[in-house]
Amino acid sequence: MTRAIPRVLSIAGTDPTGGAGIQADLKSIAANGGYGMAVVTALVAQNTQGVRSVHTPPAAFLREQLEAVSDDVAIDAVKIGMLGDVATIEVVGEWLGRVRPRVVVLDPVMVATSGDRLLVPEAEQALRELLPSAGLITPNVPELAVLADEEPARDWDAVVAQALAVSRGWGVAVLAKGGHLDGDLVHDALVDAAADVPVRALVAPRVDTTATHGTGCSLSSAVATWQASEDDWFVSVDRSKQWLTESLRHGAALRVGEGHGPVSHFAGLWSRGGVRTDVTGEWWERIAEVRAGTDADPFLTGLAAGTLPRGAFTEYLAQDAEYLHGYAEVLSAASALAADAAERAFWSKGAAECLEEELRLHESWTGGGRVEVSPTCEAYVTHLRSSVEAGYAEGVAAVLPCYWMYADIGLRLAAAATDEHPYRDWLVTYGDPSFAEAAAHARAIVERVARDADPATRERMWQAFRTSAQHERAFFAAPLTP
Ligand SMILES: Nc1ncnc2c1ncn2[C@@H]1O[C@H](COP(=O)(O)OP(=O)(O)O)[C@@H](O)[C@H]1O
Ligand SMILES: Cc1ncc(COP(=O)(O)OP(=O)(O)O)c(N)n1
Repeated sequence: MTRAIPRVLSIAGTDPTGGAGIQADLKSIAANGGYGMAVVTALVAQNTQGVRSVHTPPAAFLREQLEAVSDDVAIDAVKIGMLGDVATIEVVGEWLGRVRPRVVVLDPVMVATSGDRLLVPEAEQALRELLPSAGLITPNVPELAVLADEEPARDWDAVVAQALAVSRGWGVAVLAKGGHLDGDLVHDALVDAAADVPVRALVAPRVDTTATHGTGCSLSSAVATWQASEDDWFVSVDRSKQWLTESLRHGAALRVGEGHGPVSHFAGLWSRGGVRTDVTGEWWERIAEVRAGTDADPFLTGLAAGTLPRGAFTEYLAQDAEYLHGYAEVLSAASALAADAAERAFWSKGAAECLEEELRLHESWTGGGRVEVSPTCEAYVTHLRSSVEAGYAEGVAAVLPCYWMYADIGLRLAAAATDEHPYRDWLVTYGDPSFAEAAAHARAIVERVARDADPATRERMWQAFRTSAQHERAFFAAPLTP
């Protein structure tokens, strides 16, 4: 039986950088299996570094938005975030009283990570009075202190004590969150003074990251989504926490903003292949340092300038010819392993081209004689062989940097190929569009394989790719390395 997709409404403010507020809520709802809807309470000009200004739409327009949704859609759960001022709180409170959604999670947003206020101080009491309209509230340490009308707690026991007081005082379950405290573990607890077990702890490893913008928004939306189907706050919080911890781990990789970046809401889905992503593009970014180092290598800068000593160039070509023997062998092995006929043909054609066309060019420079294989060349070919012996996925990932880095470097070198350039023939060959096409084709195959692979295989593919990129760099550097 197909699980019904819960229809979850976020009532919150905006974050144009997508890490917090409604934008984060919609991602979180989707990542946790819900259909997200959104009513905007405030337009917030903010980014990962802070809040610049807040524009609050008229209360009547907020009411219209709420009614537009509830007049048409059966709402399975509601998450409430930034409410901003008293008028906003009153409209939402009145709507909740009328519509009575089955699941209501209220994140009592008051202050952003940056320290900027998102709730005017005179609205704090109105927000307290809204608490009983929710099934669960999710304050962080400073927000819990405001609700409890006390100073912010300094340790976890004090947090739980405040949560119990708020739960008892306002008749609502509280998810007390310990993100703002220190320690290798983060403590959260589901606190319900009216329950048989009033305090149920959840402990998770603290992720060492600054990408924590919008964690509260994301968590509360996830909990609302799970609660619509699970009908058990502890289970819903537990599932949401698993998801959030994984998303926190991958937030920094998004490289969004200079301040506190967002969590990566779909990281788990992407890594499990549930959603298409540019795997090889990400690998290419991750070897940026290796590529920059290769570009700056004296061998390549000298080659482009035409100042590279001829001895160094012929030494490079002699080793390249040896390398191409091994490379062709590995391409043939990849061809033999390919399940797809088109992929088989591609690798096989690549092997033949290596042996025929490129060796012919090298022969014109080196006289075609075989030389002793250098340790650098030997190490690279050994890596390629062991990669393809490990399997098709690892093998094709390992051969990709040769295609891709050469095509990339070749475009820049070709631009330097003036009529008088001493290495013109060589530069023109690697700037040939057919070489770029072959590189793009190889990349497309590896992308397909990576997307279909399980996470462990994909990780091994990345390792094979990265190691080959490092060998590429060493290969260029070798002729001028004493
Ligand atoms: N560095 C971290 N590692 C793991 N979990 C974290 C981290 N920071 C926050 N969390 C979790 O994110 C959720 C929200 O955290 P918190 O910072 O307390 O609230 P808010 O984001 O509302 O300020 C909580 O479940 C908390 O445990
Ligand atoms: C529009 C909007 N709503 C809420 C917040 C605060 O988000 P939160 O999840 O508490 O995360 P932090 O940014 O405080 O970690 C916001 N910034 N904007």
